[in-house]
Amino acid sequence: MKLLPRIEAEGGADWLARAATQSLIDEARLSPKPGLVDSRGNGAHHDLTLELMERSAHSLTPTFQALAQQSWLRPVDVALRQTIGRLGREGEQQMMAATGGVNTHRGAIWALGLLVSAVAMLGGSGSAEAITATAAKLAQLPDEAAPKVFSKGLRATHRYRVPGAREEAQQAFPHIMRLALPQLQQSRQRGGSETAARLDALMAIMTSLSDTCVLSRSGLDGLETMHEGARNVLRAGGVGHPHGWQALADLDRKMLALNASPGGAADLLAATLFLDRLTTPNLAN
Ligand SMILES: CC(C)(COP(=O)(O)OP(=O)(O)OC[C@H]1O[C@@H](n2cnc3c(N)ncnc32)[C@H](O[C@H]2O[C@H](COP(=O)(O)OP(=O)(O)OP(=O)(O)O)[C@@H](O)[C@H]2O)[C@@H]1O)[C@@H](O)C(=O)NCCC(=O)NCCS
Ligand SMILES: Nc1ncnc2[nH]cnc12
Repeated sequence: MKLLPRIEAEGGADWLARAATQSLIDEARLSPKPGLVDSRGNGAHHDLTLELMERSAHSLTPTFQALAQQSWLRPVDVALRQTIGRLGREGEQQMMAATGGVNTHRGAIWALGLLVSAVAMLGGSGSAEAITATAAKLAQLPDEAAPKVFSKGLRATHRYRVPGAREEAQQAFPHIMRLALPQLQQSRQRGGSETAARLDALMAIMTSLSDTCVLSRSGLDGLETMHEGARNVLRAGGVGHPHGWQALADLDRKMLALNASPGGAADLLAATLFLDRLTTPNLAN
């Protein structure tokens, strides 16, 4: 029997919020990730730990829930964009309160927040294409209430004339749709472990993302090292292949030496795992 929209919204919003949080936790625990926090340690970060990343992920569940509730079956318009912007900024404050002022998940709140809203706008279902296209429409709308901050990300996109987190969403998440999700499927079909498939999906994102975290920390040298190193892993047959595993270890060493950390790629991996979860719901528990 079909539930009334209000009841669907409440149950659906709760499910979506838990799925988004779990995707953040799965990303954080996945190991070994070059330069990033993982189950082994802090990567290139002095102010982050796995425990902090997990605390941050849990602090965001109410934000994801509110985003889903407010977006349920709503059309794309400026009023919804402003609501989403306000809830996203409140989420950033929740994250900062939970982490004692450390930025753990700003980019993830943006990407996952838009995707959670988009699924809710579609009534709790939809293909990955429909969800990312809807999220892109939201991201393209102006949010007049947004404070005019010249962030690290904006500074990097201007200095190096590359797209950043904003453009990734406005273009319907090409690094998820064209690279990460297909790679995840392909590596799973090859029959390796789920960990290897997820690391391969991260590598696929890292082959081409202009990650403003990497650019801010280590400039074009860092970005080129990341692109080339991730390509080497995939060319060698992926993380599940001994040569791919070796290439991953090389990339990890190089990223650490450059103090480079692909935080943007990590956020997009979490968003990939979220979209993947929508098609395999038993993973969300
Ligand atoms: C649109 C916003 C995302 C703001 O973007 P902007 O580029 O202006 O601002 P930043 O503050 O720099 O945040 C962007 C974060 O996005 C991630 N990212 C980077 N490159 C890309 C990319 N090409 N595609 C997608 N995503 C990308 C990345 O997030 C991760 O890194 C964070 C850590 O970064 P940082 O603080 O620089 O940390 P460190 O290097 O460790 O610093 P130091 O130790 O050196 O000091 C971490 O949070 C990861 O998540 C970028 O940081 C958006 O925030 C916005 O406009 N929000 C307004 C609210 C809104 O409208 N929300 C709607 C949806 S809820
Ligand atoms: N695992 C991770 N390590 C460092 N920064 C991140 N931002 C998002 N996920 C991250």
